[in-house]
Amino acid sequence: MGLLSSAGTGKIVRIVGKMDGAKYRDILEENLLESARELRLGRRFTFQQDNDPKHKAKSFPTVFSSSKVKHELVANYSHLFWVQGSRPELQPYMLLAHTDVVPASEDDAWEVPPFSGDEKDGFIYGRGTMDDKGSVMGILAALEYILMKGYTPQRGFYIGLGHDEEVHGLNGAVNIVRLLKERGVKLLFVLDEGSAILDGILKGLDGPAALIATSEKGATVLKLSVSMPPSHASMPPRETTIGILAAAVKRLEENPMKRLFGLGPEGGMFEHLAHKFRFPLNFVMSNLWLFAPLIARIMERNETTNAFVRTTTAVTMFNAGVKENVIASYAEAFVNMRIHSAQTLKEVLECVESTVGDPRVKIEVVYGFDPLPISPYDETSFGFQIIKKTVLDMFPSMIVAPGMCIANTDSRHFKDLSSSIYRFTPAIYKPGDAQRFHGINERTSRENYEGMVQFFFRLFQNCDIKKLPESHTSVHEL
Ligand SMILES: CCCCCCCC/C=C\CCCCCCCC(=O)N[C@@H](CCCCN)C(=O)O
Ligand SMILES: [Zn+2]
Ligand SMILES: [Zn+2]
Repeated sequence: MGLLSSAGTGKIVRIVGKMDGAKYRDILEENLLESARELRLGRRFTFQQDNDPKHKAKSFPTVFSSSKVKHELVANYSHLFWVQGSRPELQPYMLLAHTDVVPASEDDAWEVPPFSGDEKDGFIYGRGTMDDKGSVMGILAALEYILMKGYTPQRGFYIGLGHDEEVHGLNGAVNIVRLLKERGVKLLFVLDEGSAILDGILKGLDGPAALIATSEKGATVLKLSVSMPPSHASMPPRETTIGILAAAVKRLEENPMKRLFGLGPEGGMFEHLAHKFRFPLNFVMSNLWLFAPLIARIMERNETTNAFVRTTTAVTMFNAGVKENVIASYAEAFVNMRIHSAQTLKEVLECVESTVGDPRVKIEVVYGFDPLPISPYDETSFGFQIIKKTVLDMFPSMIVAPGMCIANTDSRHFKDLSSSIYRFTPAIYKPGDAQRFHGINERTSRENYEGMVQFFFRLFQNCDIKKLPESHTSVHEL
């Protein structure tokens, strides 16, 4: 059975229905297969070669040879594509993804080696398959098809593929933004990774829900340190640098930041989803003004849903000591916090200082930024409605709601270029999948990867309307 044996059935046929039937189905299948092979050949994507422009040029020959596409390398490794539209009066939009990945160790308990790109039981395994090679390949494959088909987009669009998103995007995304600013570009909307279709992750919700994140949390990394003169382990002081610092981080863990559930974009998210929850949760979710504190207490029991409730606190590094019989003169810990939309960096710092409550513990901000603005999602918001329509084209009965990205994305650097920034990929995630991000056994199903290509292929075409129709209902009927 071929990798994309479903390509001959309903799913693919639906998208090629607008093309030339069987002929294009063959092309699509062939190219999906090729792209899936590329994704499976994880080594080529997950190592530096991925940043070799020749590699992408070979995989997507039409993209790289089309007169409609201008490609440039930014900061040596990031890619900026401009796909010219036939109607220059239409404001362009931008798609983002990134080619870099977090490390993965062969020593961890991966079911298949993390850089093998091996396929098992319908899933392609490998570091980057979820975060964020699926988007990279989905966007480029969809562009390849649409160009092969001879389709000229009416609305021009940019594609930005960063190479350093996992370390803040300071070379990739930041320089892409600089270039676009220099060129006077303003974007109708921006679409990046950061949220998805959740199926069974939100307990009590019947069926999957596509959550288009309209904002992302702020973040800070704090360095906590304690210093004292070193001494002999046989005459220990009553408290050591390690003990003092351990107690401080323990206080932070035992005193989570306050519950803010309902006060950020997650409020709108749950109100939109309310009618899909089973009784009595549907009633509870419809009345967040009254029940938010109760829901927060339930959601905080699970680490994924807890992230929607508050600013989170993660002690990620602890370094101290040089020798087992020397009292350590210095101990340091790093605390990674993700700031809820209803809080500011300043408020978080004040709270940490008060919880640590020990002047011997020095607190330094390694970096920090406030939560991102909330992008519009009403019926007149072009980007949100077009993304929603594209999801509904693929999954007609899907519930689509605004959501919140609990991590950070390159899109945060684009806030001066657009007030409509969305984070969403059409991958369907189930219980257990959240732990695969930056974790072990990162994988994408064949269906998710196929869906990614379909989604962007449809999105390019859906963006070609000049403006939204008057009523939201009719957007889906376009
Ligand atoms: C963090 C994953 C949480 C999974 C929650 C499952 C529900 C949402 C479903 C899918 C969307 C997940 C999108 C994850 C995007 C992750 C982006 C990322 O890793 N960003 C980094 C940037 C690092 C910048 C330097 N510190 C991050 O936030 O750490
Ligand atoms: Zn990512
Ligand atoms: Zn990541």
